[in-house]
Amino acid sequence: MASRSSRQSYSHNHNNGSSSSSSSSSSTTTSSSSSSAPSRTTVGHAQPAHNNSGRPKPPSATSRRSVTPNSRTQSFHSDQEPRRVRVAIRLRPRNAEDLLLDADFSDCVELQPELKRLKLSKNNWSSESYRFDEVFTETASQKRVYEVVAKPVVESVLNGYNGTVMAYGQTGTGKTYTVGRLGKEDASERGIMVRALEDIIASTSPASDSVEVSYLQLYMESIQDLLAPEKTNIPINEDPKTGVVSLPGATVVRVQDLDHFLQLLQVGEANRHAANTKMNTESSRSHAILMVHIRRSVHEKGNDEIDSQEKGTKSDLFDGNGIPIVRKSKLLIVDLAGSERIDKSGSEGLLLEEAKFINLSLSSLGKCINALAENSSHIPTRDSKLTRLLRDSFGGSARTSLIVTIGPSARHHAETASTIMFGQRAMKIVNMVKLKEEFDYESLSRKLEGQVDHLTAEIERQQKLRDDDKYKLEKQLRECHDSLAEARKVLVTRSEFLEKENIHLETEMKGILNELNHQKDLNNLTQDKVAKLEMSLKHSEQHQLENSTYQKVLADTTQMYEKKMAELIKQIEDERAHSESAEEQLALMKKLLSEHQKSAQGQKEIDELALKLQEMYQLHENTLSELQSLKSENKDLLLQKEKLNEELHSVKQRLLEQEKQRKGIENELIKLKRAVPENENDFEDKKSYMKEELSKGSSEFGNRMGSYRSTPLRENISGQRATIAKICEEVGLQKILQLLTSEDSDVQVHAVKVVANLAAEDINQKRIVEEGGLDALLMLLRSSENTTILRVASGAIANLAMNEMNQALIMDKGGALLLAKTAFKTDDPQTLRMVAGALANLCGNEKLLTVLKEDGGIKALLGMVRSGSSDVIAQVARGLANFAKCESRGVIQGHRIGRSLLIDDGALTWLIANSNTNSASTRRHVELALCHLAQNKDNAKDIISSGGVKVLIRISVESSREDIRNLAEKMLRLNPSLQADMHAR
Ligand SMILES: Nc1ncnc2c1ncn2[C@@H]1O[C@H](COP(=O)(O)OP(=O)(O)OP(=O)(O)O)[C@@H](O)[C@H]1O
Repeated sequence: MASRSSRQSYSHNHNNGSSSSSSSSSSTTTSSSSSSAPSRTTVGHAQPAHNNSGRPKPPSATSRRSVTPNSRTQSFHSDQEPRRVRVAIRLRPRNAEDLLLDADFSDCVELQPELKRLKLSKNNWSSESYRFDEVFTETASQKRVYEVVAKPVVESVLNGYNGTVMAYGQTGTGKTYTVGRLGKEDASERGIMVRALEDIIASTSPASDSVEVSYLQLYMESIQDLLAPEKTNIPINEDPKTGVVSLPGATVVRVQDLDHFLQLLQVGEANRHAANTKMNTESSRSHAILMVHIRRSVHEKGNDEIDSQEKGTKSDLFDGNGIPIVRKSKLLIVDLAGSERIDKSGSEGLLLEEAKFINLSLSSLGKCINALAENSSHIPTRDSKLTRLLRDSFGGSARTSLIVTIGPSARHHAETASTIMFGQRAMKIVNMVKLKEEFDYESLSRKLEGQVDHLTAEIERQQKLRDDDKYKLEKQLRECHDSLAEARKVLVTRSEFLEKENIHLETEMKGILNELNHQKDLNNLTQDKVAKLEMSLKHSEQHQLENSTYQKVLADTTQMYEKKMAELIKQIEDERAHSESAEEQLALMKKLLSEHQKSAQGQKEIDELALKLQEMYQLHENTLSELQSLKSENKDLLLQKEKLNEELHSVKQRLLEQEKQRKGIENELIKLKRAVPENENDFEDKKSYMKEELSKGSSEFGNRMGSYRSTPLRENISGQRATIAKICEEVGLQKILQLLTSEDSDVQVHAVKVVANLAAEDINQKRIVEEGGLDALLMLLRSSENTTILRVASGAIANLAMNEMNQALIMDKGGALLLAKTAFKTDDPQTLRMVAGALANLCGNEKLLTVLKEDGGIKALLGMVRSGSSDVIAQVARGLANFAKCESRGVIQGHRIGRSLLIDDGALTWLIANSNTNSASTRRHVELALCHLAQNKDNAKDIISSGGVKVLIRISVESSREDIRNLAEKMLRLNPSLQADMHAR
């Protein structure tokens, strides 16, 4: 519920250009429909953009500050339009009790879904019509109800707005069915809670979003946790600054998936059942509340949105990634306790106490709704825990849908009417929704820490890789060194060997040369020895060549290894430099992180200062507004005082007049007493005096009747009845009844209208009958020729005939005979409708059937169809259906035998001829009448001969009502003669 100051703030904001989209209309009409737009009321949001003085408020001191007016607020502006509370009505199908107890089959409601209208009938001659945002018939599916009523709210919650879906209605009309049904066996049966979570889970990501639920019940002003039933009397916390309502003591569970949520709901349901069993009560006696908290990461603020001061550092840091933003929203799904009246439920003891608490919470909800709908300056949210709990979810900054459930039975007319009025008032409430978006510093910090951890691990990994590489390179280097030393060693050994060989060869050569010289000298050394020596020389040269090639290879290898070593050494030095720069970068990042944390801390301090400033500012504003309201209260008080003085004066005047009247009546009484034993002349005098008095009274009625007739009808049904009740109180019922015998037909007309209006209220009927009203009305039927008098008197008798106790009396006094005569003596369709309605009501009493037929009631009913009026024909069909049902009940219970009394009078033929009529109401009654006639085996012959079997087969397939289809099918199946005829076809 929105607070007073926030509403004023919104009005200012709204007047300054917010566009409006509300276009509802609701209306009430009597007899004929009309419509008019309801007074539009705007209420405030919990975080108004302006204060009472119209100046802009300082920015909120929470982290929400970052949604700057220049960027974000403007883009959400179109979302901040006022939204009216949407109200849908859902009619529950007839249950076994309705079918058993509603003998006349008349429903008190008629739906016109295509017009989004509902017609509520009080009796045969008056109905009121109301318009809703949606009207669901008894065949509406759970899916459609969810999609029309709750899905838009769920979508809005997913976009960051708070939302509420609430079910209101009398016990047993389908609130829990609509809201809390689990649909374990059949998913199409799932109610709003399950479907809402299904959509929420599908639209959120477990990685970045969170969905948490609490499930509670409010019983006798104590909040109990349905997920941890040991927690009772949980306190409600209302944040004085933000207006946000929370329950810090309640269990909050993070939902993983739909199965998990279904388990939670089942646990809640079991705990609710256990708690209620322990308290010896029923589910309908507590309010069940499901709270869903959604936290969504929507997107990240881009670099261009980061202010320039931050940009230099952060742009490097995030490399294009922005600051995360979260939207927090709350969805409330409420299954309210039954709204029946204490007096009617006849509760005692604990049940009475429960009923009082339910009454307290629902009536305080009703008061808040009235206050919000009337744009009152004070919303009494503190009167009950229910309204405190709903403070930020209904009529405030939340999007709200209300589903109003009703039953069809006329027995609960009063509760249904008050439920409908509750819905009508709620339709006038307009909410101002508000987006709650915050920078997610927590997740930013988490993200940065994650990045640092990741980088640190990466650097460590690279360091390790580098260490491994270094180790490998060093090993290779060592191996190179070893190979080189080995090669050098081999080279030295080889060189030494070659040198030795050289020396040896040189020595040998020298010896050979010497020998040659010696041989030359000797002149003839053999050719073979010379060639051998030459070969030896060649071989030695070859060795020398090889030796020099090998020395070159060794030099190349050495050079290559030295080059490779130089490269490895350079690589090691590069890695070292790289590692040093990575360490420097890590140090820089750590520094930046600590700077960022410091700056977040600084921001927090600024926020706190801003908060304090805002508090002081608010205090100042509050003092000003209190001063203002004190002044205006003072002014109001003065005005009230003046008004009271005037009223006091007029009350005194009225008292004087009443005193005068009282004295006159007392005198009259004394005269009357004297008149009783006296002679005929005295009696005549007395009578004429009374007539005079009553005619005075009647002109007074005339004036009053005229005055209320001139006011718009749709506003004044109850006002009219109140006026009539007042007249009755002031003038006395006796006097009004005496006026029915007036010789002045105008006086009679006024009087009979007053009596008919009184007879429309259950509480007056007994008194009217006891004080002779029934006799007087029957007398009018007998003697009057005036069409208006006949019509209104018949209507009054029809109302009295709704009551079982009066039905026998009416019959005893010859009422049926008189109604039958009236039916034949007039052709006025309105009069015929009333007469038919009265006879139809009498047809619903099993004990009276025979007399009713003997007095010509059935013939009269059938005779009235000559008028051709669909309303008259509908009443005729209703009467025949009542009659047939009572007969079939008698047959089942064994105290009625023989064919139906209806058949002789031609009713069966008429029913068969009209079984295909276009009027839905007439057709339904005709179908029911035929089904009940088929229940009696003694009627089978007549049904078969008049072609009724074919009609029954058609009803069993085509009737618009499932229960009638089943009944027809059952009758055909259980009645062997009908069966045989059916198979013979
Ligand atoms: N639209 C519907 N279609 C079929 N059955 C329904 C429908 N609405 C209600 N019912 C049935 O009517 C019965 C009463 O419904 P439900 O318990 O939902 O009423 P309620 O208003 O929540 O009552 P209470 O206030 O006592 O908790 C249940 O058996 C339910 O299955």
